[in-house]
Formats: sequence, C-alpha cells, structure tokens
Amino acid sequence: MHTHGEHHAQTAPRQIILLGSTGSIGTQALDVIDRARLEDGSPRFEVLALSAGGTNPQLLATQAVRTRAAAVGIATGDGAALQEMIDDAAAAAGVRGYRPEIVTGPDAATRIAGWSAPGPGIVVVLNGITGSIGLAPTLAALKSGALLALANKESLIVGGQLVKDAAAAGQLVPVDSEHSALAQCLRSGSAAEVDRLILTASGGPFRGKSREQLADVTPAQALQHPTWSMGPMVTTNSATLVNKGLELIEAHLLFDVPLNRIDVVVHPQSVVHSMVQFTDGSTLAQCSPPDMRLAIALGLAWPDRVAGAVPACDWTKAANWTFEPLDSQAFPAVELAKTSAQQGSTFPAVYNAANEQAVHAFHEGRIGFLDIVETIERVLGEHSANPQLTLDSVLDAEGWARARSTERLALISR
Ligand SMILES: NC(=O)C1=CN([C@@H]2O[C@H](COP(=O)(O)OP(=O)(O)OC[C@H]3O[C@@H](n4cnc5c(N)ncnc54)[C@H](OP(=O)(O)O)[C@@H]3O)[C@@H](O)[C@H]2O)C=CC1
Ligand SMILES: CC(=O)[C@@H](O)[C@H](O)COP(=O)(O)O
Ligand SMILES: [Mn+2]
Repeated sequence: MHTHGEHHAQTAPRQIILLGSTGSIGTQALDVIDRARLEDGSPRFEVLALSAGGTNPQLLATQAVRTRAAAVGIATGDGAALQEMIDDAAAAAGVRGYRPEIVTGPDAATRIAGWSAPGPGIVVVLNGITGSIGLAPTLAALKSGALLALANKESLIVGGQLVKDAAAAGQLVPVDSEHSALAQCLRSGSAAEVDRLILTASGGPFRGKSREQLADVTPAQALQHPTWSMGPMVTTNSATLVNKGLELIEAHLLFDVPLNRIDVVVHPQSVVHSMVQFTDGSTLAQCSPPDMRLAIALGLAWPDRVAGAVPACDWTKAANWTFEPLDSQAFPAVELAKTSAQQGSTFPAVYNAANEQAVHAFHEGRIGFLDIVETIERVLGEHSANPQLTLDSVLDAEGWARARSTERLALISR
C-alpha cells in the first residue's frame, strides 16, 4: 500500500492500466509512456493492461504487442478475432511468445480497471473512456487502491458524491486540462486562502456567433475545434459549451469550492488552462501550449512532473492572450449545468445523459445544433430526482434520461 500524493524518488516503473487506449487521450498517453525515462534511463512507466471499446481492434492489437500488456479488454467484438490480430501483429513485429489475457464484453473495462499487478509498486489507472459508461471502471479503479488519473470527467460528474466517497485522499488526480491546472495552482497553501476558481474556455469554433447564426451550423463545423485535437464527443461539447458546464461541476466536486465561487472566462488561445484567485487579490495561472500530454504525464507520475512532457511556451516570441466574458445567451449550457449541480442528486447525471443522446442525434443529422442544449433543458425540467444518490439511482436516472431524450429527439427529428 502506498500513500497517494507524497513525493518519493521513483526507482521502479509505475504500472499503467490504460482505459480507452485507442482514443485521443489513450494514444497521447502511449506517447508519454514511450518517452518517459527514470534517471538511469530505464522506462518510467510500463503498461500493465489496455482496454478499448471495439471500433478499432487492429489498433488495439498493435498497441498490445508494442506494450506487451498482460491483459487486453474489448467491450464489443470477438475475443478470438482480437487474439488473431494480436498474433498477426506480433508476427509482423518479430515478437514471439506474447499471449495476453483477453477480456471481452460490456464489463471488460471494469475488469481491466481492477487488474492486479504481478508485484508490488504503484499502479495508475488512466481512464480515457468517453462518456458516463466510464463510471463503473472509475469505481473499480478506486476500489483496487490504484491511483486514478481521470480524463473521463463524465464518471465523476454523474457519480458525484459516490465517486468522491470511493476515493481515498489524493487517490483521484484530474487529467482534464483545466482541473490539472487548478490542481497545480492549489498545490501549496490552504483551502481558506482560495477565493475563486477561474475556468478558462476556448469558446469553441462558434465563439462570437448569435443564436440565429448557431441554428444552421453543421456537425462538420462543430468538429473544427480552434485549439485542441480531441475525440468527437468532447469536441462537440466544446462547441456547445456543455464541456464547460461539465467542467464547472467537475471543479466543484474535485476541489470542494462552492459553485458560486467558480467562474468561466473565455480565453481563445487555450494557453492559460485555468486560474486560482486567492483572498489577498493574487491570481495564479497555469500556462502551457495546448497539448494534453502535459496533463496526462502529470496524472501518470503524480505528484511528480515528467521532464520534457511537452514543449513549453516560447517567451522570446511576442504573444497576445485575451480574455472575454462568456455569452450565456448564445451558450446557455454552463448556466444549465450550474442549476443541475445546485439541484444535485441525479440531476447532473441527467444533464450528461441527455447531452450524450442529443450529440449522437446531431451527428446523425437528425437534429440541429441548438436542439442539443434545448433537449438537455427539457429533459432536466421533467426529471424527478431520487433524493438518495446510489449507484442504482444514478443508473436509473440515466436510463430514464436516455429514454426520454430519445422520445423527444424522435419528435423533433428532421
Ligand atoms: N481528447 C482530449 O484531449 C481530452 C479528453 N478529455 C476527456 O477524456 C475522455 C476521452 O476523450 P477522448 O480521448 O477525446 O475520446 P475518444 O473518442 O478519442 O476515445 C474514447 C476511447 O474510449 C474507448 N471506449 C468507448 N467505449 C468504451 C467502452 N465501453 N469500454 C472501453 N473503452 C471504451 C474508445 O474505444 P474505441 O476506439 O474502440 O471506440 C476510445 O479508445 C472524455 O471523457 C473526454 O471528455 C478531457 C480533456 C481533453
Ligand atoms: C483539453 C481539454 O481539457 C478540453 O476539455 C478542453 O477544455 C476543450 O476546450 P474548451 O471546452 O475550452 O473549448
Ligand atoms: Mn477540459
């Protein structure tokens, strides 16, 4: 058993369990893992297990051979077919005798999240799954005692206090760039010194547009993020500002700061990743070019930094950073998220589930861009929360919200 959050000179590689290895976070994590070295030049991280959904089994097989992961999970698809792909990838790479354990089925990521390392040492689970399907793996990782590097914000938001209660002090490390920034700014000093948290938002591809102009934007335009290259769900959420709404709730849960002391400011350059304002009028900001490998590396090595994780800002070059208020008329998603968090209980789970359903419908061309947040608002308005927050009540609320959203989306479908 190790104590989370204490600095110790790292002498042995950390064992990494990577959930969502084929995605944007997952592939960037593998790049960090490949490059990071201990002082003696040996690998700083080793991959213990990988898991993915199943849309790209070939990539998963290649990753398995490259990392020699002991276990490989896949949610959909055939284990035998994956084994064959791994055998072929191993043969192509000249690797002999590599036979990982293969875990298949809807609970594969949950089983992989709790995978035991063969020896002592620190295990880190990086949850890079998209969507609230990541909740059970998050809970399994926390139960196993591993450090949880959390990119999958949805699991914390929908699980709320359940996830917080499952986490030991310092066991949950945020990987979301804003929350990694806040965690870095909060590393010293007491909670009493903190006045406000300031979350930065790029504003997305539609910054500056009116509601009228937003009515006709297309899915392809919504996927053109101005500063980050990410998976389609979080990119769309950035366009609607739902991502910032989710991140407001995430910050409130992670740092125990009341919702009315967390602000959102639009910063189109995405270099200041977030800020903490202290009671004496001082503000600390964390700055780096928009590259998730910084937050991923810090999450994997927490509380230590990984030298050379990303190139730093070039302070010899002229640069302009700008800040502007969020247009809440055009983008009501943040206010809606705040209200859902104030209502508490299962409301944030409903906010997220309705959004996930609506985003899929938008990308299928069935609804317009503005219908996404309008659907969340409608479904939240019809929700009667169960005052008891349990895993069952969260899953029930999500099931209800998905069904209710599906009905509404069918009614408004083009
Ligand atoms: N990308 C980024 O830069 C950032 C992402 N985040 C957050 O990180 C998370 C991941 O985002 P991102 O990497 O962009 O998403 P992607 O869509 O790029 O990747 C999602 C990954 O999850 C996997 N997956 C989907 N369903 C399952 C399942 N049931 N079991 C196991 N794996 C599954 C996918 O597998 P398959 O390939 O088979 O579909 C894929 O590997 C999200 O919560 C996002 O909000 C936060 C900050 C920045
Ligand atoms: C990189 C990251 O953390 C994303 O969640 C990012 O925040 C998206 O950018 P915006 O939501 O600010 O557009
Ligand atoms: Mn973010």
